[in-house]
Amino acid sequence: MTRRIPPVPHYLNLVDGRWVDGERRPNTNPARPGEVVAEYARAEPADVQAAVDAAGRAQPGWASTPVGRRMEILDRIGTTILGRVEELAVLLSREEGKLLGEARAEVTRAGQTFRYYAHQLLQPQGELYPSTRERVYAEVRRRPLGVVGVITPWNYPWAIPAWKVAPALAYGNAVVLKPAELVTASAGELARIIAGSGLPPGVFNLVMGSGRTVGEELLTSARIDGITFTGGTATGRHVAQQCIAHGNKRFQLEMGGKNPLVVLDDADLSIAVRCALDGSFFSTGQRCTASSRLIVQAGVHDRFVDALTKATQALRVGDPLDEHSRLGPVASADQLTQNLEYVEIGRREGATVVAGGQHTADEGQFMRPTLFVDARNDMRLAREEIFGPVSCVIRVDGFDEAVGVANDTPFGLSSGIITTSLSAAERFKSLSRSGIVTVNLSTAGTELHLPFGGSGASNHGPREQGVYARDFYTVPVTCYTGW
Ligand SMILES: NC(=O)C1=CN([C@@H]2O[C@H](COP(=O)(O)OP(=O)(O)OC[C@H]3O[C@@H](n4cnc5c(N)ncnc54)[C@H](OP(=O)(O)O)[C@@H]3O)[C@@H](O)[C@H]2O)C=CC1
Ligand SMILES: O=C(O)CCC(=O)C(=O)O
Repeated sequence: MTRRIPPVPHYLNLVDGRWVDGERRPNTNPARPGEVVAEYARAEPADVQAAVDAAGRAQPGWASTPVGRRMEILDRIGTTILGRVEELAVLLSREEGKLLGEARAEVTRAGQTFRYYAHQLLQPQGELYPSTRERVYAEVRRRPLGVVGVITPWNYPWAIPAWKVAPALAYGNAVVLKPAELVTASAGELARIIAGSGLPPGVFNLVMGSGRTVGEELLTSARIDGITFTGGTATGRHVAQQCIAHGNKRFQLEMGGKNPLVVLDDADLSIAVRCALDGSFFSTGQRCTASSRLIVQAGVHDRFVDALTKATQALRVGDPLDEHSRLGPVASADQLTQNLEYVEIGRREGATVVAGGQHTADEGQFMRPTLFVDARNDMRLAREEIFGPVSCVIRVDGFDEAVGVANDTPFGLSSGIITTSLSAAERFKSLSRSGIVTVNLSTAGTELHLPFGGSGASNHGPREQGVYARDFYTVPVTCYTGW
């Protein structure tokens, strides 16, 4: 198949409404590492400070812009994204390696997220309370947090920036976005769309570059009021420390997961296999909601392992732009190395590989979906987030043991159960300690109007998405009025 390679676009930083150049760096295609997808300009620390200053100057005017105008702008951003889904999805797929179908769904979700928050602006924004005193009433209003630093990872280059930037703007904040360097073309396109939406200069700024330089500059800036972060747990902890040390900023952290999918003896086997396959391997396992621990009751264990092994081996790994592929490449060479190291760790710990376990012979960062059996929950394989297409089966005797194992993790983002028992499903929803619980569905695949977040090492701060997002991006103000 011959494929036309589009010309290489250049993406610049957006500071106070101006496009700012810098050291040019290439981003390559993980499916064809020799192919440059785009170039982007790295911001200097002075550019980051200029972006933060511009955001600080622009924010009060944006917060007092009539709601109708704010709605119009957010709606325009969403509509523009939705009108360009195919083109933006191809770019995302070439840049990050996401399957084209998954990329279309993600870009669509980003567009819908902007439109959702446009319409949230017509919802009630405060509460009225009676006072215990005579001729007094009380109300709780919300004012914007102020200037928000947004630090995002590479695995959802459209959805995650959208679900942070859209509510931040909707509720009257100004934003400085620092995307992961691996996905700066997607961020650059988002910035171009926002810049063309009629948003006043300085309200949205884009600064690209590494976490250690550009990200750190945001964390240490005293003029930022809050940081919203998604990424690894170690980085998240560092973000928290820096936010406290530099101005006691508000922070919101969405971090890793080691999500359990419980399969009970009474499960419908075809549903169990479909959910395990989706949760463990789709998006190349690069989801914080991925199911990386499959906790399976003894009576169904062998049949489940047999069926899942066959289904895993049948998954076609290949070019993410090929509609027949079921798994694209791993997003970065470092991530591929980490995945393969964990496969060796799992083997050394005594678990058995029944599918995959190695990268493919193809050019590019491709890895076969890897399934371990005979795993124990105290193995590193079962305790540490791998963030690749690697999953393991842990055998248990009954419901109580399954719940105990599911909850025995430092993380707590998502969990699922496959069962035909209503009673087991209801008990699992009450007993699971994660922030998202699914029944007869994959642990991944959340919806934009519902709260997203977890507990333990997975999360810190208020939930993201839906109306819950307002809790991070606004500050409650209690007003007492005498008359
Ligand atoms: N929960 C999730 O959704 C995600 C979890 N992960 C987990 O994290 C692991 C590592 O992936 P990685 O991409 O390195 O994730 P990181 O946590 O390192 O990166 C997330 C974001 O934080 C930035 N960053 C990194 N260091 C700093 C810093 N000192 N100050 C401010 N910002 C910083 C990164 O910038 P840049 O990358 O440009 O340097 C990126 O924009 C994965 O293997 C996976 O386990 C990763 C991505 C998403
Ligand atoms: O499962 C989802 O819908 C979102 C997953 C996600 O946000 C993540 O992996 O970072």
